[in-house]
Amino acid sequence: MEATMSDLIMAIDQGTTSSRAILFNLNGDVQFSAQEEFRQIFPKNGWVEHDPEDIWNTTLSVCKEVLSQVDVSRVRGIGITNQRETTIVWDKETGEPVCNAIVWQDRRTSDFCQRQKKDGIEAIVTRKTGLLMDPYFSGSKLRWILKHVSGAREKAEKGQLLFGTVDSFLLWRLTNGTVHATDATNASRTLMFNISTQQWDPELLQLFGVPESMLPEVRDSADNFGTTDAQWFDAEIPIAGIAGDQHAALFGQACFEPGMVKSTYGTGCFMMVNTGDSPLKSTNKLLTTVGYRLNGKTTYALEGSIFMAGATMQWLRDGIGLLKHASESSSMAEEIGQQQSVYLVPAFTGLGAPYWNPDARGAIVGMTRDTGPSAIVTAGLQSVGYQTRDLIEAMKRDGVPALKGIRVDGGMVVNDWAMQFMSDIVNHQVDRPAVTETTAMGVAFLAGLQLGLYESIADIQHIWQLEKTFEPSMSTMTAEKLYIGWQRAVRGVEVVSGHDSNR
Ligand SMILES: Nc1ncnc2c1ncn2[C@@H]1O[C@H](COP(=O)(O)OP(=O)(O)O)[C@@H](O)[C@H]1O
Ligand SMILES: O=P(O)(O)OC[C@H](O)CO
Repeated sequence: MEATMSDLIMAIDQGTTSSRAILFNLNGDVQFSAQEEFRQIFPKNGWVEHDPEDIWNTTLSVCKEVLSQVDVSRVRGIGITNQRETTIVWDKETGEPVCNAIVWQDRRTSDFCQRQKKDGIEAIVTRKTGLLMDPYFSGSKLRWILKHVSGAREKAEKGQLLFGTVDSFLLWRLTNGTVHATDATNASRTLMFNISTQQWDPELLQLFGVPESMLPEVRDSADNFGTTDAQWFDAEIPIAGIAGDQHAALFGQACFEPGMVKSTYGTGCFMMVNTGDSPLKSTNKLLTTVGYRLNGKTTYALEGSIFMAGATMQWLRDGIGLLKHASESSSMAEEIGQQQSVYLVPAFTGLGAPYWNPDARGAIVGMTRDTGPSAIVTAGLQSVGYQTRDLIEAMKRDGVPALKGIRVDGGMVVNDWAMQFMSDIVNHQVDRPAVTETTAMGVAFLAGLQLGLYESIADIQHIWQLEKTFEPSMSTMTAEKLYIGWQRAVRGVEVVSGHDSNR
């Protein structure tokens, strides 16, 4: 397809709290965007659900809104990126979901996962999928639906039900029930996909009691996923790229070489490092995952997730009222400086990588009589740097090829103080790109590649532009002293929780 100056690509970014559509030109500039939040449903302690119709309606609505701004014939293709792991089951004939989507944050299958750990099954699961036996991933959520939704198992056995992560569900609806597919990155988060063979794994399907007929076909991240049914946008637009949101961000940050890292700081933090063409097994509780798959060739990545990044600032603002806007945190931190003794361990919902301690709870330690709001807010910003260092240390211990700086994105990276502290404590360069909509941009690039609007990933490498670099300037001795204080604070939290994460 010949590329022209007026060409546009629409990225659908279906996230945990909102659905967004963004129109990009081929230079990666945002032309129009629209966003709609939707309902979070908490039926019981630890349960988190979305109504799939809310996901669909908000997605459709934001797409229509941006498309109304342009001549639709300029939109050459669509890419879909999405909250990962969230599990939907729907009827093949009617397209009706059998129950609400079980969201990645939902912990209802903890007991099942714990039992598998005890029975020693986790080692097999980790070897095949690169993941952990944890309720976070789709497998145990799908098992739960088949077990608890009335009639679901019988229908599934008869081939009447389909499973999908959010990308698959949207694809099915957009193509009016003609395409049931996903991409390798989304498949790699289900606990049912063997990342070495790139196939659904019969042994894992048996473990979760899942009939193979329910599963979507797994395609490349840049692939032909069909076209939108004309009833939605008055046009049959090719859907040419799909990737889970963190994987799309890796692509949008042009992390195409082993050792290149992207780290996204929104509510939580998701860090991913490109590890090249063979899966690197973590011995430090990082996840091995598919970075992206192009022309049948898989590029692997290691991932570490932190549950609380920007959310710590939200707690400081809304939970205990120490500031009115997250942006006030920079001046409060300027006042306190980097070398303070207060540590905030934001283990409000447990600790993620590399600890994976669900029982840990938050703490503020090291306070003195003169500790005030600014010191605690500063400790909140610093906790993000310290947790990033935890992930980087784990990646190094896992033998990741030489790290080549950290490319950051997400709502929190506007905070220069936090970015400088991160660079200092991690002792690595931190690069902030000009366009921080990297998730949506990544999937737009994938679609553009498939459509021939870009010749190769080299084109994309040239589009990525740096806005600001943060260089480490703290002495190594000071950084080490501060980091040791953090490790002690985390240790304290772990001891209190009575759960040894075996770090
Ligand atoms: N100046 C700032 N300093 C620190 N944190 C900030 C700042 N501005 C926004 N944030 C944090 O960034 C987060 C929003 O980022 P965003 O990428 O939109 O999150 P998500 O996509 O997870 O909803 C919020 O948690 C907010 O507290
Ligand atoms: O929708 P986000 O940005 O919160 O991302 C969610 C992740 O994909 C969950 O693994």
